[in-house]
Amino acid sequence: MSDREKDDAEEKDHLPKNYWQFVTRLCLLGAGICLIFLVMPDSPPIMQEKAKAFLPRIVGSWIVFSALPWSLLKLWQHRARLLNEWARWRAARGQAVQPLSSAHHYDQPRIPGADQNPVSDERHAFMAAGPSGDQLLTPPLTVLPVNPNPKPRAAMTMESAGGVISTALQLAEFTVEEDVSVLKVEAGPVLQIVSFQLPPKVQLSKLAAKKDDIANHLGPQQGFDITAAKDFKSAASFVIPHDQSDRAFVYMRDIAAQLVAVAEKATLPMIFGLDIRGNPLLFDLVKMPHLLVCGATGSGKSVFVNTLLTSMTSVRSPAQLQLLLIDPKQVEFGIYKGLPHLLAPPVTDMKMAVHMIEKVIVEMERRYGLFAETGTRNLASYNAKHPEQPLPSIVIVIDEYADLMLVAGDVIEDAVQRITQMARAAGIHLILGTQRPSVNVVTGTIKSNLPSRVTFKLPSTKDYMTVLERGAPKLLGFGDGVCTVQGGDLQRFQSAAISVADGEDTAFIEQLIDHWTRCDLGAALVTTEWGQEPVDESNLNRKPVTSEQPSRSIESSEPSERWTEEQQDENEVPWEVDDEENSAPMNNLKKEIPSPQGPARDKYEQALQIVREEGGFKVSTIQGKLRVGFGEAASLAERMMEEGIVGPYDAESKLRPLIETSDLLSRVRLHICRKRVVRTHELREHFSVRKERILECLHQLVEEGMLNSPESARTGYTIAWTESQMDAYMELS
Ligand SMILES: Nc1ncnc2c1ncn2[C@@H]1O[C@H](COP(=O)(O)OP(=O)(O)OP(=O)(O)O)[C@@H](O)[C@H]1O
Repeated sequence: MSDREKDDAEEKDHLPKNYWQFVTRLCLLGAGICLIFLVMPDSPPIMQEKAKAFLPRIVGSWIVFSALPWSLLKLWQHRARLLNEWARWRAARGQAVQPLSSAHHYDQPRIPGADQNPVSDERHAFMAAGPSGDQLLTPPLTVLPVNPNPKPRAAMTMESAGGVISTALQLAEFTVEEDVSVLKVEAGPVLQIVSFQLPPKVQLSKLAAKKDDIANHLGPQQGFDITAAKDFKSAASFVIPHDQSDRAFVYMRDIAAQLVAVAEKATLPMIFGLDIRGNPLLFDLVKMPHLLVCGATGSGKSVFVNTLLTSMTSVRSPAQLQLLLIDPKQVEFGIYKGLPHLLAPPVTDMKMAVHMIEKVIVEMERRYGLFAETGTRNLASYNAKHPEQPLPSIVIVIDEYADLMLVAGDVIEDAVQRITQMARAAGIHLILGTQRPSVNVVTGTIKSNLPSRVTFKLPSTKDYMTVLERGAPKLLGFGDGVCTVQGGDLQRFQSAAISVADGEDTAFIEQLIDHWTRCDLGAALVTTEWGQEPVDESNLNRKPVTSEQPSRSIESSEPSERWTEEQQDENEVPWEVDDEENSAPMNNLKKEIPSPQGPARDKYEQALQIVREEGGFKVSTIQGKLRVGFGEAASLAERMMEEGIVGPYDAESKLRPLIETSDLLSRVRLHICRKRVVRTHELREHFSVRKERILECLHQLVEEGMLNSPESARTGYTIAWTESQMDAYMELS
């Protein structure tokens, strides 16, 4: 710095920097002059008089114009900190700060013996009902596995938390002059939350922008988050995962007592898990009223969906709740086979799934008809008016929704749109699961119709954006999830599991099935207004039967006999009832549903004509041109698929393309060249056409010399072409 610059800087130092300094300096000057006149022995008496009179006025002016407003201003600037200190002091003395009310999840019911005051202990706010709530449990919840590890092993001390935050702020390049004031450290099962006063000039948005840098510094890159602090003003919270070995499990049993309490007021109560502070998180599906569940493989999605299903079916009888489980992976829902709540055995065939969804739509329309006839507005008012024949809620759960989109994207998107827009009043709800939340799967239609969403760990930030339409923390996996209800605030939670020990979840589900198939329904846990009536046992006699098989009542058969895999073939007529007289309106569904062969011949011919003109089948086009309802259009599509006239849904062209015979033949030829094997059933599934059409093509290929006819009924077709012939064909194609 040059001498000149130094002089300038010194000169600037002498000038008042603000209003307060200016007033103070002016007053000091005045007071100094007065004092000089007062203390100087030879000063004129008149000046001494004036100085005596002016000195108190100068001091008074300084107080009024500078000291007082400055103090008030400082108090105002630090009000949040002072209030927070006050809240801390009160919390430390055991007077709980009122938690912010949540519009969506249920208040914690009081559990005898459980800690009801989540902020009374600053270091450890984790709450688990544990065995202390067990006396409130009702069967089958009493047989839920007990959590071996219900509490996290460690949480930071206030001192270490202070150190972490100071370092993080330095790292984020904030200049902090004072010590950071840590307001609270809370521990949930998997995460700990350190709330601290934001130092002056540190803004939450700027701090949050440095989240990734801070996370890298703290070590656990996954799962770290920065949020506004709950209950405190001008404060932020760091959400820091516990070390892996310190994390607790969350079991359904820990929250089962709350489920029982919530079931008093909710129609379809579901346990989600514990929020990040360890408070139970439960929702009513009816309020959501549909749910999208996303999560990469291994993220905890299946465990969560099982928790939802077992929560609802533990407190709702089969007469109150009916489930349609669609399981393209064929591994997730098999364990529920035999549960009396099921409308049909878990559906693994996608064509069957489409058919079943269409049936639910028909049921929805039937319900709307019933409401109109009876002057009721929705399921609750209908059931209140007709307690003798209540209608159950229906929940459709699709485990891998993307697989269904591949087979029947148009039908499914249309169906989802219709169900989500109309089904709330009819008591029909959707839970859609997917591992692949790409924009092709979580389409605009899905997003606008399913504002309630849950996501577990996803591969990329882009995926979180697709699902939640906003930024989210990078989740840890193992049931670490985020949810939004009706598009509201994001809420992070740890999903509850039935058990993480091998086989315990299956054992519980078996006991759940056993409970409902054997229980005296009069004594079942029935809590909704329509459920208070003893349940008509004939509802339980509903089961799928094949056209060849005589009806059997559920009591007279072993669970394994009741619903077998073979019953899930094309002849199966689900929801058939034993006794029409005893059946509830729901059980008449079959009569209302048009048979797959149902549409009139001329409609079918007209539809064929349109399909040929358009080059494929599009549900909305058929609906518009033929003036038919959704159900009928879907039946036409299904029939055309079965007859091999149109292929599976093509997401790009948004229709089911027309398959000409020659086209099918060349596609079968190419498929055989690729696979180097001929399997009739695989070809049938791959092309989604009737067996006869595949056999026709194979016969044609025998004539062409590509295949050899089967030598006997037990052996299949074999390939006559050489490897090089097949390679050449593939190259040409
Ligand atoms: N809530 C939870 N608490 C503790 N561990 C969990 C939880 N949820 C899941 N896990 C663990 O993560 C593993 C994978 O979970 P899950 O099978 O639900 O994954 P997924 O997302 O459904 O994967 P996939 O789609 O491949 O089946 C489980 O075996 C379990 O060990």
